[in-house]
Amino acid sequence: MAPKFAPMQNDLLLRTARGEKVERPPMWVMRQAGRYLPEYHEAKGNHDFFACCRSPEIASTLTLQPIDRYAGLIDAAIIFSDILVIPQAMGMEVVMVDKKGPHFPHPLSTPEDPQYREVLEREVDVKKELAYVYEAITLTRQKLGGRVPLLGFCGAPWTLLCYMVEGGGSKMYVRAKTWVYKYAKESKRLLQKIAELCVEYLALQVVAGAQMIQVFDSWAGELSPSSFKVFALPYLQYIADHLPDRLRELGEEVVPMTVFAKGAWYALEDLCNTNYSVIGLDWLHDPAEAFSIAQAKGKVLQGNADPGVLYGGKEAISAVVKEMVEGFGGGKQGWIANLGHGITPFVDPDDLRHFFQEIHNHTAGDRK
Ligand SMILES: Cc1c2[nH]c(c1CCC(=O)O)Cc1[nH]c(c(CCC(=O)O)c1C)Cc1[nH]c(c(CCC(=O)O)c1C)Cc1[nH]c(c(C)c1CCC(=O)O)C2
Repeated sequence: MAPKFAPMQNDLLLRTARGEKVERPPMWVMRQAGRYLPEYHEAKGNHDFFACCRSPEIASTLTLQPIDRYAGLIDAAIIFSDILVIPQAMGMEVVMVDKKGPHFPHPLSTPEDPQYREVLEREVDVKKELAYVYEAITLTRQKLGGRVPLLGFCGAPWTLLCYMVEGGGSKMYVRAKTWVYKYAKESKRLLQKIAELCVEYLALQVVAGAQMIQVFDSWAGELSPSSFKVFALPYLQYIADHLPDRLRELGEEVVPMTVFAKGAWYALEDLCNTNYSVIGLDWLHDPAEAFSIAQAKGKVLQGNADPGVLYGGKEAISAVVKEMVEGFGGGKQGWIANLGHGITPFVDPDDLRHFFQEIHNHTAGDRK
């Protein structure tokens, strides 16, 4: 049976994502539960990163930290997890190396690698393998008690393929480029497999209580405009085209969907032509230019301050907020305030508070 939750006290994010006129723009930031928060380090302690993801109790505690700290300012929670849980569910080993990021001890080398066949042919039981994520979502919804909506997410097929073949972060993308340009057919098979798993994974997140979902294509900007159309866009579309049907099949409401294709500034129009209702922007976009394109297509935008501005002090933060609010049409419709990528370590949490407060000050009339 689907879990029952407390009624929403703040559904600003959901109304905005559906394109409605709102009293002010909703706001949250990517990676808002993370290393810039002292309470994150305290709660995480010496636990391994993926052990935290697998513990519904720890994951829900971490998810709620920014909600408690920025109560009254922040309008969404995003479940504490990682995009790499899908490769793990597909049978690949992934570890999080302190201060270095994710590491796959055995990335896919070539299509001749027996692991490629295994990964491709393996029947992945997304319900069972990722049960801990659904449990964390349900527990977090309960703990939220309707304060703000809870977002679910997954990594996009292209970004996940990159990790699966590169084995971690990359500067040159030698292996990912080798795969798509030399082994295009085999790459597409893998991308399709990942896309299908994403649909099921997101659907089950909604069953567990996620009220909106976001697909992170963090490495989209590594592709050229034409290769983006071949190796990224069709799989992003597949997810947006199939998730609503799958939700209806499961007797669930269709939730708003956001796509965030970092670096793919050239693809804004194409993304506006998909079934995502919200398009996430990084800071390479001029807010006003992007807003006029999205408005014409009836899409909502999310973003897009340079996360680095949070190192620049209060004046710099105020200036970027003013530019965003003006560019995104004043914030009464069609804009979810956010950064243009995840918040980074060493940001002073009070500077993020200033970012939120300034958005309030510029958009909520006499409300302070
Ligand atoms: C590419 C990517 C990953 N994970 C994710 C992406 C897409 C978003 C993006 O582009 O940033 C998504 C992600 N990862 C995390 C969240 C949690 C929810 C949130 O607060 O936004 C989300 C939405 C927690 C995390 N994921 C990670 C941390 C830091 C873990 C730690 O060291 O404590 C957190 C809080 C680790 C992680 N996980 C990943 C990387 C590259 C790293 C290392 C990053 C770094 O060193 O800055 C893969």
